[in-house]
Amino acid sequence: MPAAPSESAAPAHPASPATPPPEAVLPPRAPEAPAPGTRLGSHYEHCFGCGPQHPAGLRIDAVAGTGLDVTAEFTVRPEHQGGPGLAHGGLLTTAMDETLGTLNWLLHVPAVTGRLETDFLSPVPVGSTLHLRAWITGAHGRKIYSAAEARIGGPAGPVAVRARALFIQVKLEHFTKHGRPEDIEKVLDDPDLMQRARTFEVNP
Ligand SMILES: CCCCCCCCCCCCCCCC(=O)SCCNC(=O)CCNC(=O)[C@H](O)C(C)(C)COP(=O)(O)OP(=O)(O)OC[C@H]1O[C@@H](n2cnc3c(N)ncnc32)[C@H](O)[C@@H]1OP(=O)(O)O
Repeated sequence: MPAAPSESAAPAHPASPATPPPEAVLPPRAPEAPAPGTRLGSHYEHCFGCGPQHPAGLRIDAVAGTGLDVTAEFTVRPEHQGGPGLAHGGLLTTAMDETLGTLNWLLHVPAVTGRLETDFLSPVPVGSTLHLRAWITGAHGRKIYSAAEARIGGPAGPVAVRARALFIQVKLEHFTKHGRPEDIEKVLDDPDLMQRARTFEVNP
């Protein structure tokens, strides 16, 4: 039986699963992608990240960029505190996740977060407006690699939070199969929401 590899044989800094491997390529912007400058709105009104109906939600409303990128703004409110007067780190990760998730619109496929890595570079006080940007870094098969940053004080301000993500392309059945039935039924009964969901139905 071959010997198990020793600890020292492992690379010192193994590549992150959220970093595109050499075989990944930049996918094309889908022909159906919203035009640059378009507000992408909410994919679901009760979503914590983007839903206008969520009382404590982040209400992120990203704007499509000219390439495989989006921008958004998010102002930290008192209900988002972790330490006194400071944004909760998990909450900031959610803001990154939501912004990264809107990249789905540019590829015109539904995809969910498989892995999300966040670096917190500086504390974010309540009342701060974060200027978020997310972009696709590659794709391979169903795997979509992306990155994001949140700058404080303006779009050219210092980076407060950085993230890298691996999203996995799924079928719409991912949501209908796994979601709580009463919530799914409400979505299926709502023509506006269904129209929004159908925009994704081309792939995979
Ligand atoms: C009618 C209703 C309308 C609804 C309209 C909705 C519209 C659109 C809403 C969008 C909403 C966005 C909101 C914000 C983004 C979230 O927050 S999404 C919520 C958080 N994420 C989740 O809940 C995902 C939970 N995980 C899963 O469901 C499953 O693990 C996944 C991710 C679908 C993958 O499962 P799978 O399809 O069985 O695929 P699997 O073969 O395991 O993995 C595929 C590949 O990815 C790799 N992979 C998977 N996970 C990982 C990982 N964690 N690390 C490394 N590699 C991984 C695998 O190794 C595999 O690689 P290859 O073998 O192809 O090289």
